[in-house]
Amino acid sequence: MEGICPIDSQFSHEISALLKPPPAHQLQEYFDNLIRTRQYLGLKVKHDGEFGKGVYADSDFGEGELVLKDQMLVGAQHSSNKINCLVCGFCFRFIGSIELQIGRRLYLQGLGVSTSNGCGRETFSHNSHDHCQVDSSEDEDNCYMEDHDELGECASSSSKDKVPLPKGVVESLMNGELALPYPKEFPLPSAIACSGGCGEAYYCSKLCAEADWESSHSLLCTGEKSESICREALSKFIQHANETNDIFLLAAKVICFTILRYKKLKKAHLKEQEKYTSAIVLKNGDLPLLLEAWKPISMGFKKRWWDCIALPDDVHSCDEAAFRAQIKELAFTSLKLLKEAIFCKGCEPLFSLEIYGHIIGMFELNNLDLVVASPVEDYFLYIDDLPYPQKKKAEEITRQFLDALGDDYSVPCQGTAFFPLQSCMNHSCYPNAKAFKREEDRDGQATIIALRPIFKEEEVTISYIDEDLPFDERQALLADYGFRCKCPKCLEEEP
Ligand SMILES: C[S@@+](CC[C@H](N)C(=O)[O-])C[C@H]1O[C@@H](n2cnc3c(N)ncnc32)[C@H](O)[C@@H]1O
Repeated sequence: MEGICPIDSQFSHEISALLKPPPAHQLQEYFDNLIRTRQYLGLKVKHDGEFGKGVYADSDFGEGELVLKDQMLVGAQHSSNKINCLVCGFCFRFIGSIELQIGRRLYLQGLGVSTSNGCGRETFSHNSHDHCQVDSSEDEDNCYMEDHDELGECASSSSKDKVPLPKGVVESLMNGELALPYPKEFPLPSAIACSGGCGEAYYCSKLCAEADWESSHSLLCTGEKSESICREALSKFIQHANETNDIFLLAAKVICFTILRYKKLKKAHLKEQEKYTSAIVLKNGDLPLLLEAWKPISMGFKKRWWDCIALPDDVHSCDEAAFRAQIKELAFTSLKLLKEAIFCKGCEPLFSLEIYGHIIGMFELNNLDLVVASPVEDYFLYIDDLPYPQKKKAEEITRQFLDALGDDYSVPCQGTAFFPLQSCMNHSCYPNAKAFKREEDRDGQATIIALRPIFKEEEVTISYIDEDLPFDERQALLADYGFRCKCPKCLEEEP
């Protein structure tokens, strides 16, 4: 298996430079700047801790107080979840209208598109490591916990018991001809189609559409305005990711993000050169520009995907080497398709298997589940809570849609995302903070809340696992993250 990607040997020097952990002063400067510009008040990143870098309180936080709302560097909705939820392709807010959300979901169900809620693990899933952003549910083991009891008598239908509706009714709901009662209680931003013409990405605003285009979508758009070098190859890459593991789509976003930043830097550099007759020639060719473009990614803790992925329960330890080789092969197939679609000469080292493996490994070790609660669930709960005559009247219209949706009525937006600051938070089995979506958190940002008072200079810790598990089970789960926990709780419980 060694040496399957020629770029790896050709660019070994550049790859080492890209994967070298940034020096402490650069790291400090980067995070100080991030915290300042994004106004992440009361926090700082320090690198002198026992476990590499960590996030520390720079002021006191009270119990239940918001510690951080972190904007993702890259994120993606799970492919299977796209059927259930129409969300902004950049900030992951629900868009359109309640009617469009329900109508579209039923329409796609009617076409026979799979409506798995994304909990099902795909082949070689990366999700085993994603930390959960739990919503108001009490059960932290289950990121997708849905509290059906709240809906009282409405929560009657299981997925199998869905009552299909005539196509005409579904279409009229989807195209706005049929209005549901009380839609004004749940206003959603209009869906703005991607200007590249792919018909796949939609946004909540022009701002989000432009930001996504500039960040990565200009290269990943399959529409006619795409800047991809081969749209056919791009479609094949996307299809392969959808069929195997949609984490490849997120890795592609990282590569596109870096290429687009590199191109911007290169343009600015050439402009500078034109201004001065004595042209500044960069040492090491374009590597300094590529390193600068890659900087936000260089800050993330990384290992190779096929080395750090947890062995699935159904793979015997004697098959471990074969399993890891298979993962590597799968990543290489994906990379070859991506290279055909978006290759950029100045960024050639990014198309090495070593870099691709480390990007996906970074997600494996750091990513947080992306969960945004559904306004469709809120809508049916609202109808269920109406006083008597209004409820009966509303249900004469809404009941058929709830029955047609079955259990899927409450499926939230689900995906995975890498957050620059949250990903610096170390683990503790006695954490003082947790990822927790409050009622008002309706987009894809990571929300970290204090579990108890956190004092200035204290490290902010979260739990990567269910911290209520017995000691041995916790250690086994944390071994998948490559460490043995030495938090105060573990030291006390260690036999
Ligand atoms: C999400 S990163 C956290 C930031 C990381 N410390 C860094 O330097 O980028 C997770 C990694 O940090 C280290 N880590 C986090 N919590 C730890 C703990 N309680 N004990 C030992 N190592 C820990 C492990 O190497 C783990 O794989």
